[in-house]
Amino acid sequence: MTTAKALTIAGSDSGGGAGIQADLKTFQELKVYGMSVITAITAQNTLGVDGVYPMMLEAIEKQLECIAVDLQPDALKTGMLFNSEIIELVANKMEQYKWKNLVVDPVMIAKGGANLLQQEATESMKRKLLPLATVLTPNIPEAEELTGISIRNMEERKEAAKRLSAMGVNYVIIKGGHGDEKEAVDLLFDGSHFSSLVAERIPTKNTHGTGCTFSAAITAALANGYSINDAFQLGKDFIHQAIKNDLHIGSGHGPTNHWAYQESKR
Ligand SMILES: Nc1ncnc2c1ncn2[C@@H]1O[C@H](COP(=O)(O)OP(=O)(O)O)[C@@H](O)[C@H]1O
Ligand SMILES: Cc1ncc(COP(=O)(O)OP(=O)(O)O)c(N)n1
Repeated sequence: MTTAKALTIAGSDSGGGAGIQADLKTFQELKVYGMSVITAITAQNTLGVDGVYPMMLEAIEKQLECIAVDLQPDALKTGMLFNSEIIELVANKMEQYKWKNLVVDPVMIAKGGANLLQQEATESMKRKLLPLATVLTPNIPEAEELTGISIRNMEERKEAAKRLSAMGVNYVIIKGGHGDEKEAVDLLFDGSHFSSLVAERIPTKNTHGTGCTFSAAITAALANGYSINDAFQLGKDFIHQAIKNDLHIGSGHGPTNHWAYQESKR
């Protein structure tokens, strides 16, 4: 039996609900061997982000090299990349190593308002990273920032997806957590067709790390050889269970429950 391997290139969340920690928990739950390249340390809990400490480029490069010489990932994702130097380094290494199945979660601003990507870095993300992405998973504010469109309805969401696709992404998933519909609607565009997954919107404040967890589940599914449609469905089912069965940890926006999806199967 071969074991699928997935890599996350992202920031560390000391509170354990988002970033590298959410990604590795998700990979583990989906029976994928998880590896990490840490781009930044955040001092963070359910109340918010208290400090951001980007890693030296040399340290990021060394982590990437160590993975490349020994541990070829079957799929990988990016999360918090913080600045344009880190984005460019990661994109150059991706090209050098010819890694496939890249999921880009264009993390920009944490729920509490902290900047996880410097404003000037949006251009590098568009120019260097998006053309390498198999799947891009922006939330609505991120899709607005990347396209310059203001998204108030489904038509504008579709227009944003088309523009992101034109930047060289194979599959765009605009997540609906920030939408104003009664349901949480996630929209997939494959370059010619739209499809969407709809789930009950769960009334909870415990949604810290939803985007990281959703994109990590998609990455794990791709590492396991799933089609995009099946990976999208797994991501949606995984995050839905994780939000629905929240853990009530911390006194602010608590994390999701990464073991709920597997428990729902028993
Ligand atoms: N309250 C909720 N109920 C159900 N699903 C949700 C809820 N909030 C977010 N989701 C889902 O979680 C995933 C992440 O969405 P979103 O919150 O938009 O991302 P981000 O954390 O990047 O802002 C999507 O699949 C979205 O539909
Ligand atoms: C280290 C780190 N990375 C990413 C995020 C943002 O995660 P996300 O899933 O978008 O969750 P919220 O910020 O919306 O809770 C983060 N907070 N920290």
